[in-house]
Amino acid sequence: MLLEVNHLEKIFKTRFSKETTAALRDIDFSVENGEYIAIMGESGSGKTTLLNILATLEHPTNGTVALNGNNITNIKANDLAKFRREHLGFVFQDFNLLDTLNVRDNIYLPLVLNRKPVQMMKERIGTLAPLLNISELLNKQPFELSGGQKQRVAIARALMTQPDLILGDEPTAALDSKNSDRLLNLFEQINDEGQTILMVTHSSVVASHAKRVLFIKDGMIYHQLYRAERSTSDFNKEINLAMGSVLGGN
Ligand SMILES: Nc1ncnc2c1ncn2[C@@H]1O[C@H](COP(=O)(O)OP(=O)(O)OP(=O)(O)O)[C@@H](O)[C@H]1O
Repeated sequence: MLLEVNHLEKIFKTRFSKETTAALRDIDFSVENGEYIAIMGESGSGKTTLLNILATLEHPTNGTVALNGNNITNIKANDLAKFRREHLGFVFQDFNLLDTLNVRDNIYLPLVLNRKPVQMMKERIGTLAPLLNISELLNKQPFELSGGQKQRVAIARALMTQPDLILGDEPTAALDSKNSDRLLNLFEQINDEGQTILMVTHSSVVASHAKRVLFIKDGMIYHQLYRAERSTSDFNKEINLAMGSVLGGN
């Protein structure tokens, strides 16, 4: 099993008041290698909190997250950046490209930080740039790119290290519908090539591209659906039905 999440709980406390918020109550699920999972839920349901814990950006109050059998919730602070660089890829809505580096160097960055040989970087970018249709952009600066181009560069960077898991936080939120479709097709393509992906979204259209959807409400997983052989539009309808019955408040 690639990822095992057990009894995850996250209680936020404000320092100066006794008020607490249970963002996650008891989350259990596991992810096999090669899966493509969307986590759906309404605003405030705990999606970002869950993703941040999986990304080791936040500590759970209770529970464990194991990646390849190793508990990642107790990695020492000094080792976290290295762990993330070696095992995780991030595709978040703000692209986090460094404006002082050109596109090529932005993409090389994780491998440079991991002290990988230049030859390896060249080979990897040689595979990824055509796949992501960014070969013509490598010498440009990030500010010269459109939103969709920036997002594709960010994906190339996330894929450079061949991470165990790609984590996405509303990866299409900043894109128009054409670029959003392209990104979703690309995710399906890299998943077909074996890349495991987990993303959070509030959009049923986005979720309908995944192979499995987990529904979260009030910090708990309520329901899940497998896409199986369904088209994205049929799966979208089913997700909406499930949201109506499972997530609907009436
Ligand atoms: N740092 C924090 N301190 C206190 N409460 C927090 C903190 N972060 C999140 N929360 C609370 O935890 C709950 C879950 O928030 P979270 O951001 O995980 O939801 P979400 O499903 O990602 O929402 P959205 O779709 O609006 O981004 C909310 O009630 C939120 O107010």
